[in-house]
Amino acid sequence: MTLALGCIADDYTGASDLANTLTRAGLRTVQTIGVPADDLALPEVDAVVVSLKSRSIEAGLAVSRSRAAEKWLRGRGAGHVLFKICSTFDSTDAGNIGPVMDALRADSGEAVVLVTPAFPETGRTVYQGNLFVGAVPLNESPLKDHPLNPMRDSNLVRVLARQSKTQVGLVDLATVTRGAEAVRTRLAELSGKGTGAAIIDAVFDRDLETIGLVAAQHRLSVGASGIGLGLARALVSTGKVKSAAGSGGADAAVGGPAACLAGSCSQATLQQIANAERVMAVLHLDQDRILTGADEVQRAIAWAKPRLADGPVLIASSATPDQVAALQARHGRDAAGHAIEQAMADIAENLVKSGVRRLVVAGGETSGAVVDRLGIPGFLVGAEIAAGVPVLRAVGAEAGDMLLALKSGNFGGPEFFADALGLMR
Ligand SMILES: Nc1ncnc2c1ncn2[C@@H]1O[C@H](COP(=O)(O)OP(=O)(O)OP(=O)(O)O)[C@@H](O)[C@H]1O
Ligand SMILES: O=C(O)[C@@H](O)C(=O)CO
Repeated sequence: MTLALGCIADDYTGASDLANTLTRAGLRTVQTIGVPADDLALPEVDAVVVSLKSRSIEAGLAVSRSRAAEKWLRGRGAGHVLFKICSTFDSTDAGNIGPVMDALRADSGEAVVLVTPAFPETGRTVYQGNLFVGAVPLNESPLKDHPLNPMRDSNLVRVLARQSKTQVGLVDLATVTRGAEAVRTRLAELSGKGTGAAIIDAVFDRDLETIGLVAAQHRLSVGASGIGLGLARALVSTGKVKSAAGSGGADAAVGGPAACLAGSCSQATLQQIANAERVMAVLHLDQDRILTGADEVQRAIAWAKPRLADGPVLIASSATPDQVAALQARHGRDAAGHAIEQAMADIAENLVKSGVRRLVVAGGETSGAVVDRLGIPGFLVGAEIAAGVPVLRAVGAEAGDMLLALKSGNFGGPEFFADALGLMR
């Protein structure tokens, strides 16, 4: 297998978002959980997305895991590696985008790294280095209240400069609009001044196509699904990859009971849970009971099991920003997040033992905890449920044939849970 594109994603939902984008753009793509073991049977593919759970861990660990993934991908022929980050640039001043970018840049000998989280299909655009989420700047969007990494500055040149050892520059929209050659000239100018990374504006998919043509001639880029789209289209349009169509039956029916788990506290997920109440049984977990060791997991399993035969169930820990802040004040941010993630993983494990084979999970960290617990080594990409969220077929899972959907917190329409289960038969 010689890869046309290697990708390292800093969380599992982000990885499936990217795998979905690459598949839709014609690349045969597989998503692996961590660096694949040598005995994992992978089909012949154009792109591998290695999913890490490195967005919110200590920067040094994020660097070493990303480096190991890069080494594996380069070893399979990947001339270009995309480090997939969140389209809302989720990170703190301690990292992990800057430190990982610096390390991969050093490894790949890249003079100047192209960076853009733009993903216009989901309303993420970058103009003059400022990230917009829909109509508002990042720092006015719901991301300002994220439980793990509140985003309070929309200027990504500043944000990345606080995390990285290199100088960060800007390639503005006017330059991108003038085309690939103008972008190359600007990058050469920046690198001549010793600038090692450039935030690139992108508002429309056509901007990402221009960026993709330039990026494909570099060894490393950093961004969300939008730059993945640009790279994939460049690989197809320059004939480096022969476009493949369809999901290859990755979403064929598995049957059996279905369940949804929500650990995301995003505004979008809160609305989706409220709407799901109309069409499925919903249990809201008591977070204080989880934190104080009371048997909240057993209560959830006892609630779910008798209902599974009658239709899907949804179990949610999600809460409003005020409730999240209050819980974090009582127990600490990391302790609260970790305990709830582990409770979700316990619940998932028990549900699968009870026969659940169709599982929808909302939230990147939550999905990471669940997928790790289920011991799933990789996924094939099926139908698209919503922008950035495909149906996934587990490969090599201990529980056998399973369909999952891993939803990034902010993604999906108002009826996401019903939409997902409608495609997961
Ligand atoms: N009620 C709650 N109070 C505090 N923290 C919570 C609560 N419910 C869930 N959490 C924690 O909040 C975090 C949510 O992160 P997660 O990545 O799962 O969702 P997200 O950030 O919305 O999704 P994404 O990363 O895909 O955008 C997790 O660590 C989760 O355990
Ligand atoms: O890019 C995005 O917004 C998503 O794929 C994601 O990474 C959210 O966790």
